[in-house]
Amino acid sequence: MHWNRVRRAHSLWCKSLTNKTHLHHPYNIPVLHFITMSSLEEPLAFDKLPSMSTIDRIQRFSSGACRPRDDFGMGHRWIEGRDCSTSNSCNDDEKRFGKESFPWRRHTRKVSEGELLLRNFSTSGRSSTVSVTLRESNKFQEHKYSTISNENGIPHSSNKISRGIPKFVKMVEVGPRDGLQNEKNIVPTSVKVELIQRLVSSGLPVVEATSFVSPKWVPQLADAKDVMDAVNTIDGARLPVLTPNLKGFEAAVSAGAKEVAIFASASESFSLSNINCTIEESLLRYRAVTTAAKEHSIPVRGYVSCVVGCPVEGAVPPSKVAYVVRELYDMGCFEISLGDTIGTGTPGSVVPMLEAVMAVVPADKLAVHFHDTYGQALANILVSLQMGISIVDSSIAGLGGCPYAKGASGNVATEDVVYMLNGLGVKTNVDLGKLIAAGDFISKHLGRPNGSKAAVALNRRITADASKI
Ligand SMILES: CC(C)(COP(=O)([O-])OP(=O)([O-])OC[C@H]1O[C@@H](n2cnc3c(N)ncnc32)[C@H](O)[C@@H]1OP(=O)([O-])[O-])[C@@H](O)C(=O)NCCC(=O)NCCSC(=O)C[C@@](C)(O)CC(=O)[O-]
Repeated sequence: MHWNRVRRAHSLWCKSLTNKTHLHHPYNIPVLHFITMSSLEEPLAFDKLPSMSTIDRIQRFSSGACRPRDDFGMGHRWIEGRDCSTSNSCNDDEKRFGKESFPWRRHTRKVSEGELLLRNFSTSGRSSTVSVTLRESNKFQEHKYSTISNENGIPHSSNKISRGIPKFVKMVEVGPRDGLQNEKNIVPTSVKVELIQRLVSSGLPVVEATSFVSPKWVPQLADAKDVMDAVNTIDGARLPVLTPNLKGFEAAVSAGAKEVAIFASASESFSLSNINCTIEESLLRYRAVTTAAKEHSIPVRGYVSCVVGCPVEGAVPPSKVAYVVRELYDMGCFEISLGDTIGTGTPGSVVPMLEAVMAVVPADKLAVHFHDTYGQALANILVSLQMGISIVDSSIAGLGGCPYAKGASGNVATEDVVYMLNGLGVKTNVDLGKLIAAGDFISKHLGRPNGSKAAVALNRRITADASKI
């Protein structure tokens, strides 16, 4: 029985390797740039990147304003029962949802190759020698960039590098879920709740609170209902939760969740490891969830994992990512987050992936979700912003990883992203000081240094100043 499961995972993996040569996704939209990597250890050379003018072209092409969504024949997204954009402007929805069957099948969770692959590499060091105050983070960029003020009075860089970068970025905090799901020791519910409260009060507009997944697979989040009971009254932010199937969705709604997220993968092997089913089986499950969510007027966010690399299969073709993203979009996800689950992506692999995805779904419906295993997350975020992405997932203090991608480190630290965006004059409405306090709170509880370089550097300076008093 066990051997059969292993054989099935292996044959799916082989099939997906064969499929890697496809340059067109099922909607016959050509992938503009398809760059292969010989292995995950060989990042692409910078000369393989499309020129800035290509990026500019993509951005113009993909901005919601430039290209009506109906051009894609994808119908309308919805949120709270209405058509929705990421900025939450909504119209009536006419999307139809299909009826589904549930051909559940059991599969092996095969992560050993991934463990092997990642064990060979050490993650980037977390120490920092940079020392500037919060005020200095803005002053510093004034020296480096010629800046202009946007309509909100925020300095906004106007040079070549920052051309096209959005003036406002929506930060989606995933630490309480993506971060804490991977902790060895189970964090008490009261600490999770205080962390969520602190994150919301720092101004983050979205804080992913927990997951309604099987407690056998992810015991760290077995207290999902208790967390929701405690945070349901918090105002000022949306608090989505992960739901892997209808059972999870129903439990989430009963616990008071007002927004959910579904999570598919662009890699067959990772889908099997993570949610115990193939990609197509997962899409069936998720159609059932989005149908039920529509009935409850619950907005659904979509995730796609392994958008550039898989711990088992290696490089993932952009066309495969575009296919899954479009499936999630078509079933009604108001926003789709592109996850570099193991953090192997570089701008060299992220750009062609985004090109392929932005050819099928408008840029303003996409978020990026970078793990920082190879220290590439900020570079990948910057290039994504340059291509017109304006929603960034991150994790307080760089918490996290994925239980089914052993060795992958946490998401990019929220503090580091906000620090970079402040430096670029991009508005987030997030208070960096409060964010750092939240990161210190959870790091202290976990008994380890804050994983944000910006937080460590800023804390060091504050401590040094205090010692002079
Ligand atoms: C998907 C399943 C449930 C399938 O798990 P399964 O074992 O195939 O499910 P099943 O339908 O055969 O059910 C097995 C048992 O689980 C129960 N069950 C079934 N569903 C639920 C549920 N929702 N909540 C609670 N219990 C549930 C079900 O009732 C049954 O209980 P039993 O009869 O044995 O007592 C399982 O594999 C699972 O929970 N996986 C979760 C994996 C996970 O959370 N991974 C981390 C999140 S993804 C991620 O981090 C990536 C992301 C999003 O951050 C982006 C990125 O970085 O790329």
